[in-house]
Amino acid sequence: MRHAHTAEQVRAAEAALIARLPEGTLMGRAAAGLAAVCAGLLPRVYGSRVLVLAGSGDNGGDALLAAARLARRGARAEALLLDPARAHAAGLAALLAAGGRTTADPDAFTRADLVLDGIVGLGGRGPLRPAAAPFATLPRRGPVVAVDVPSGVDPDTGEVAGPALRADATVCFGTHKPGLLIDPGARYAGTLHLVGIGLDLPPAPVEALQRADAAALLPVPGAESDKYRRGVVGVAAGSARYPGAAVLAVAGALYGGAGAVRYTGHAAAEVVRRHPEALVTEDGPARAGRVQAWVVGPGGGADAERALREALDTGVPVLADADALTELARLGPAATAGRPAPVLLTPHAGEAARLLAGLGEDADAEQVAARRLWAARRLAAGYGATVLLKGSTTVVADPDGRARVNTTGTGWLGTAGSGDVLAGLAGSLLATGRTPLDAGSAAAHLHGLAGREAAGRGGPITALDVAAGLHGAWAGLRAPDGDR
Ligand SMILES: NC(=O)C1=CN([C@@H]2O[C@H](COP(=O)(O)OP(=O)(O)OC[C@H]3O[C@@H](n4cnc5c(N)ncnc54)[C@H](O)[C@@H]3O)[C@@H](O)[C@H]2O)[C@@H](O)CC1
Ligand SMILES: Nc1ncnc2c1ncn2[C@@H]1O[C@H](COP(=O)(O)OP(=O)(O)O)[C@@H](O)[C@H]1O
Ligand SMILES: [K+]
Repeated sequence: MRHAHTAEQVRAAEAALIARLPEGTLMGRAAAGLAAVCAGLLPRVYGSRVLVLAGSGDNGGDALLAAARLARRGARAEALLLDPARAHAAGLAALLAAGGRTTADPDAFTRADLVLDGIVGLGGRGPLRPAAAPFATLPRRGPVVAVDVPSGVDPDTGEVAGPALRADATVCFGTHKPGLLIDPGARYAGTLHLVGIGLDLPPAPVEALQRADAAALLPVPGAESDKYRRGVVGVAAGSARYPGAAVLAVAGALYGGAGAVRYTGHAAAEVVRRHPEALVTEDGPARAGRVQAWVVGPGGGADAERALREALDTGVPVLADADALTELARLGPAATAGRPAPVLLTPHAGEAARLLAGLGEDADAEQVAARRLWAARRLAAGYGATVLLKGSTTVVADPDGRARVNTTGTGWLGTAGSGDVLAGLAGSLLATGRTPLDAGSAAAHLHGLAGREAAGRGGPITALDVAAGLHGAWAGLRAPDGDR
């Protein structure tokens, strides 16, 4: 599992450690790890031009100390101090003692073989200040390495309020920060390198499943399993107008681990033609027979209102997507908050904006995409439901604020109907008894792998390609390390 902690949590852990260690120990550890990553990015350290953009805080101190280490190995290290009067004294002294220099020439940025972004780290708030902002757009020759966080990215949320420095690599200390994992911030971070500095941290509020974590969440049938014991997932989707969404949601559900898929809706003929293994009825969730979880909404059109109402009246977990979310936004949070069985909502940014309006929050789809963690958490708390917010970084948030971010996927997944496949898949995992957080995050992980697999080295994919890739994605996750 990749763990991400807030600046406040890191600072508290740091304070506890600093009290026990000789002065400068932690920064020394951070700088040593940082210098090692930089050395690995340079063809050779000796003679390379290294530029430090140094802000006035400890982030600048880390960068200066790392540059001093590189200077001792023969690098031509220069520091551009953004606020010379408040530069980190010990860091600057170390750099000068190692033969480094200061410069005020902004062209040094373009000449450098490697730039260390030590403008601002955990202390950063808001867009880069005027002295630092121009570096966001200047041409560069070598890689930019962000110290702890790319400057201009909010460490706790990944929000980017204005100019920010795009890094090729980020070296973060002690733990990941949510802003490194969540777009738009994640797009500024490049490759992530974690340097341990010995912090004793509390449970992480934000996590990202790695391969083994996702694999551990997938159900495995036991010797005694049969189709009912494995779980039956109900899918109330599609309509005379949108039969395709039903076919796609059932396709996802068939590969989510449930033992059977029960379909109800007005696309039964299309569903059976494509998926003869589905059990179909037109009766609606209230009379469709026993299931362990309901998926309602994809392509549901006008039928979604009744399907949502009936599904919420059952005692089993409900996943609401697409038209069921539009309906829920109209009904408001009273429809889900306090329901004894769990609810999983799977909005894209536009649907999230509608749901937020139901909570009195005014944010359009673009603002949701810019504030993904906030939007997912606000919806989860407001609707008393787990929320899987789709998009370039899918975020799954529980009502208690705990969140998981997805690291698989490809932009090619932004294709009509791929969300329907995801809804079926996640609902199927719910029916096998996973919690909504586990079902949602495992589904997003598998869906992203299947999308990547389908896209191969790059090229358009269809939602059915994604569904077709799910078996391989699942089997690949289950395979012992090295099989893929
Ligand atoms: N807290 C920890 O556990 C550790 C922290 N370390 C380093 O210390 C950093 C945090 O240091 P500080 O608390 O001194 O804070 P920072 O160095 O992140 O920033 C503080 C300074 O940046 C200025 N600033 C804030 N927002 C800005 C913006 N948008 N544009 C330009 N300037 C801005 C502030 O006025 C302040 O002077 C971490 O990111 C990390 O690099 C490491 O040395 C080791 C451990
Ligand atoms: N830029 C992107 N990068 C990765 N995944 C994306 C991106 N854009 C969309 N997706 C994924 O594609 C799927 C699209 O779902 P959705 O918006 O509901 O489409 P539809 O309603 O047509 O099925 C979601 O799983 C979403 O996370
Ligand atoms: K930085």
